Amino acid sequence: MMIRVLNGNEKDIINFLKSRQQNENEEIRKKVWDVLKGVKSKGDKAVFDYCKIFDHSEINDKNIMLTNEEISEAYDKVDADFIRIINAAKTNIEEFHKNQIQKPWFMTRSDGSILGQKVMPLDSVGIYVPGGTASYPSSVLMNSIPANLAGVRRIAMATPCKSGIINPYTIVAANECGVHEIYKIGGVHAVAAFAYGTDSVPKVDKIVGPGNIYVATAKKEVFGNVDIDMIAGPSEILIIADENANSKFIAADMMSQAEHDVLASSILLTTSQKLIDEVIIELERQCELLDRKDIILKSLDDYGAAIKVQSIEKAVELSNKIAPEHLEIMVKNPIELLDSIKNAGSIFLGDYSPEPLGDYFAGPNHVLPTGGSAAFFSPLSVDAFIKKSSFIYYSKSGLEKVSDDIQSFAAYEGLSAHGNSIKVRF
Ligand SMILES: NC(=O)c1ccc[n+]([C@@H]2O[C@H](COP(=O)([O-])OP(=O)(O)OC[C@H]3O[C@@H](n4cnc5c(N)ncnc54)[C@H](O)[C@@H]3O)[C@@H](O)[C@H]2O)c1
Ligand SMILES: N[C@H](CO)Cc1c[nH]c[nH+]1
Ligand SMILES: [Zn+2]
Repeated sequence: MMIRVLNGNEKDIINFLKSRQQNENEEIRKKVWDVLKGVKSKGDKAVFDYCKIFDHSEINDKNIMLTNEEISEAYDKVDADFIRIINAAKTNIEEFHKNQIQKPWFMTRSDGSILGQKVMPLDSVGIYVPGGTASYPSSVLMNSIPANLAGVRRIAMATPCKSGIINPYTIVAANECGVHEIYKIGGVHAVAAFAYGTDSVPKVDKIVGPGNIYVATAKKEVFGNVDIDMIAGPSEILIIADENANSKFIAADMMSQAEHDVLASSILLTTSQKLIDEVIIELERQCELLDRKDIILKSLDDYGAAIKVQSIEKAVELSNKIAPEHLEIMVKNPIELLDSIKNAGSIFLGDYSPEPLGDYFAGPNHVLPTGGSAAFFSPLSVDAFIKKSSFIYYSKSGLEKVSDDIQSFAAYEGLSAHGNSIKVRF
């Protein structure tokens, strides 16, 4: 196992982290822009060509959107237990996200004026569901449940159709979650189609959802043409552990994220060299038993690290600088550390809250910021699917009372037309 062991020297750690600042990678940006420009200028034709190039699929204007018949066929291919499981997960995810629903509000003043805020759903969103090296029905749930709770009218989903096939579990999950349109397109060209619109894929107001480095970079580049939720790229896990932590659990959890992508990152921060040695042995042992061993080994080799620190406080300080997508805390009293965690997408406390519990089932969203962007982005939530308008009602007497102050304020700004708008009313 090639995981690097660092001794807590901040310079070494920063150099290691810099090696993964993929969002700034010029080569990827250039490739992404080639595809974005293609779709922007040639629309459907470019989308269909890229489906052939990247996913070996013959997509055209007749077959790009999944039909009801194809959805029924997908049900024939999935086992009944899958439907039970996703509905159990859906119940938990809905229960959690219902707490995020924001209510409109208003306030009044004694002069009779009324002020408030309306809350409205976005009209149309494009949800991206990855499907390159693995399939992600769970991401269908995480994207569509908060969109539905917000009341979005049009939920359009895009997912790669590899060699003409979309994973039936992804299709069934979409139907169970009330997705309105399913497009057989993935990667940068799917993001481009949602952002610019084509004859077959009407433009959306916002694109949400996770994806690989190409998808994440494409979303970043189209921001402004459409809104986006965040940068949710290749997965990450950081584990803070003390000397009592379980090496078997830690190795398993690190590899649960390493298996997503060769660009995924798994980092252990611990006070114990003994634990580091044991985790390395466990990584080597368990890796042999896992289907995606090759991806795991490459990911750990390039972006895995075990870092020995002097104290748990130092581990927290470093973790806050790194701002990981997922943070597991495996120390004696994990809840005591919660308050000191400032930057992390989702926090998993204790030995029995492993990261995959959050990926599939507990209820919080698994679409999370990566690449250090948890310092300023939040998990996907109902908030991503709403917008607000404020409103103002003043009576004549209410306005008259403040008219001099407003006219003076406008004069200080040198904007006499603003002052005039008040003046003409009296
Ligand atoms: N941050 C999160 O919330 C979160 C959640 C789930 C998954 N993920 C991440 O999503 C990603 C899923 O990746 P995936 O690849 O399996 O699926 P994906 O759907 O994100 O990407 C597959 C598509 O990428 C495009 N592509 C692949 N190689 C390319 C190349 N060389 N040039 C241009 N385009 C190319 C192709 O169009 C392909 O269909 C992983 O990185 C995983 O870690 C992140
Ligand atoms: N861990 C991923 C987010 O980085 C989400 C996921 C979906 N399926 C399995 N895992
Ligand atoms: Zn995962």
